[in-house]
Amino acid sequence: MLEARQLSFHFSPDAPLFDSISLTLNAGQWVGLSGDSGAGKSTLGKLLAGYLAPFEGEVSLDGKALPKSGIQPVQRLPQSPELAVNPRWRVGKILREAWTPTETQCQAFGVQPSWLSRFPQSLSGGELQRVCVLRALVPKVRFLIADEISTMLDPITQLELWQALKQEAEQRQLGVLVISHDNALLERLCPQRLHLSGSQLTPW
Ligand SMILES: Nc1ncnc2c1ncn2[C@@H]1O[C@H](COP(=O)(O)OP(=O)(O)OP(=O)(O)O)[C@@H](O)[C@H]1O
Repeated sequence: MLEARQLSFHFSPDAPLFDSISLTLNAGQWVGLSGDSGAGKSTLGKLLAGYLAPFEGEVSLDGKALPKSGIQPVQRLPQSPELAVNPRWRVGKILREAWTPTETQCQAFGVQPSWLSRFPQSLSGGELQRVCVLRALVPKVRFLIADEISTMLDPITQLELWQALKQEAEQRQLGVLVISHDNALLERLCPQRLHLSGSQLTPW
């Protein structure tokens, strides 16, 4: 279980972003997170994945602090994949940075063999996003923080990406936090949904 307990966080002391918010994500559970622009959804995702530390409260995985090094069991998938890759590496090296997906997995995520010898700048944002999502599914991953990952995809590719991710998550009992402005998408994917507003997290 990934648990955030009574997190408080701010970038400026005059403007608290969260005030003692808590949330849990169980193995295999899909939770949707919505909220106005600037409410702090991405920041909460970064806290849950250990990219940022809360001022108060704690994030734990099965009762223990997140590991400080090595392959992270909570993987954050950001909206802009180009910021998450080494531009000097070819796509094949990027994809296989921590593990080697099977051909079937590449097909399921629509990752074409011809992309692997190219540099990431030559892929479209949506193509690179699919590479990055598959890259994150390392055998040790337990939870995914998917932060607006399908915004740049056309509707059919979006559907294919979520179907592939659903299948992997079901097989491996991954818990997934889906951050999105698209309420219809959240309703379709996530039986539980939370809304972040005014420093508080509420179910909707
Ligand atoms: N490193 C930073 N330094 C200062 N302020 C920051 C920093 N990162 C984010 N912020 C501010 O914190 C607030 C929350 O940002 P965050 O990206 O978490 O919001 P969000 O809900 O994900 O927004 P959006 O839906 O627009 O992506 C914003 O007002 C943002 O400007």
